Amino acid sequence: MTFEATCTAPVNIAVVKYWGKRDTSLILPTNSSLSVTLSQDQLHSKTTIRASADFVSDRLWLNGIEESITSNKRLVACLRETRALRTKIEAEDASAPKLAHLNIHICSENNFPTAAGLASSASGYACLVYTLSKLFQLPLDASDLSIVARQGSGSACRSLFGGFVAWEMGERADGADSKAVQIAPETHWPDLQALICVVSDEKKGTSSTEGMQLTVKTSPLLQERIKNVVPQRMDEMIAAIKDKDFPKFAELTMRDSNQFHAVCLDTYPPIFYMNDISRAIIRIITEYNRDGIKAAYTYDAGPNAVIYAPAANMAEIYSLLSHYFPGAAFDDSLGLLNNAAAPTTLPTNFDQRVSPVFPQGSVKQILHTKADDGPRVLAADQGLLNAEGLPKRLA
Ligand SMILES: Nc1ncnc2c1ncn2[C@@H]1O[C@H](COP(=O)(O)OP(=O)(O)OP(=O)(O)O)[C@@H](O)[C@H]1O
Ligand SMILES: C[C@@](O)(CCOP(=O)(O)OP(=O)(O)O)CC(=O)O
Repeated sequence: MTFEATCTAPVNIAVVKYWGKRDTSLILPTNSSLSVTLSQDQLHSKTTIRASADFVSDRLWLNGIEESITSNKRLVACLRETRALRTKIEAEDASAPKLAHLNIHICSENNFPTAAGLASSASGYACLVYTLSKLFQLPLDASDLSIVARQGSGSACRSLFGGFVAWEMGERADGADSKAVQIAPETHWPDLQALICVVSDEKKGTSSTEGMQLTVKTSPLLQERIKNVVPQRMDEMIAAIKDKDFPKFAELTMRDSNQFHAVCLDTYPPIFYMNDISRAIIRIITEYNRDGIKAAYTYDAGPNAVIYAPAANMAEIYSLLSHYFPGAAFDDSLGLLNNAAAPTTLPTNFDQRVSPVFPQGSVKQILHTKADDGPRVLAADQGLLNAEGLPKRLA
């Protein structure tokens, strides 16, 4: 007996950041957070999971390389939770195929660099849990599944939905109320787009997991953020999204990114995620916004910038970036430039002195994308495993 499912899941980039856990094994956060789900047409994880009586053990291949499952506590937790739910279904319905006890092969690929601060753990664990839910035919909604995905990686819980997604921190010790909810679907604000500036695609120095716990232990500023900043900011951000108020959304996004990096600096010893290029992008966007907010930057646990802006501003922002950071590869799959060259003139009144022009290739790649939908189920012929249950493609 063989059962299989293949799905893709998106990344999400937070505009109110998650940073800090109150329970490190259940992955319960010290504050609520909010993100925008970005299109899987540009960035996604893709996962095939097959259950078969022929398999002698559970196995996992990530980007074509076999990895241990047993040494990955987070993956074990996601498997344990979903198998327990399947076992219950089989106990209650004698006609349900017996899948829960079968070994599984998991094959997953990210179409972008893994562990480089591009939220691969978010799309990766969201995809794992969503694919398991399809394989096991679990009657759970996306919020229920988010509780499982959260145990893989906190930010993964928000990738179970498209559009604008809050992770409600919850209060319970068992985490049953620490889940993602959709604030608005992707269709609510189709005008909101993003440019991802890949400053580095190397594995980062301090992982989010380690970094945030050092912040919890040592940063007094984090306590101020948790108690007096985020609760009100969540309300304001939800209102700005509902009203499609870009200047408000943008200001809150930039303030929250700034504060997240301030708590990293307040960590002892300090953690630096941004570099000179990241800071130059902040100065360029700040100057661009001098007479009214037209774009918002945000940075996660790495130097890469994500710039949110209305569609109409994107060509101008792209031309600014390509002026200061020449040589960045650009994938124009959304047709921003319609294959024409980027405009070479800078916006009128733009004070060019805000930043030097950086050497070729300082920004490696610029990706143009937009808010979009949640996980997708793919057809059987899109699977990543061959007839023997091994990856069709190895690294
Ligand atoms: N497709 C996937 N399937 C399963 N697990 C994955 C997948 N992609 C990534 N992961 C897990 O996530 C880890 C990378 O997470 P990490 O938090 O270090 O980087 P990141 O997600 O790129 O950065 P950040 O979360 O700070 O934006 C990988 O080592 C792997 O364990
Ligand atoms: C800066 C962030 O991207 C931190 C993401 O942290 P992770 O979700 O990667 O951490 P773990 O729960 O330990 O896996 C902000 C955010 O996405 O909200």
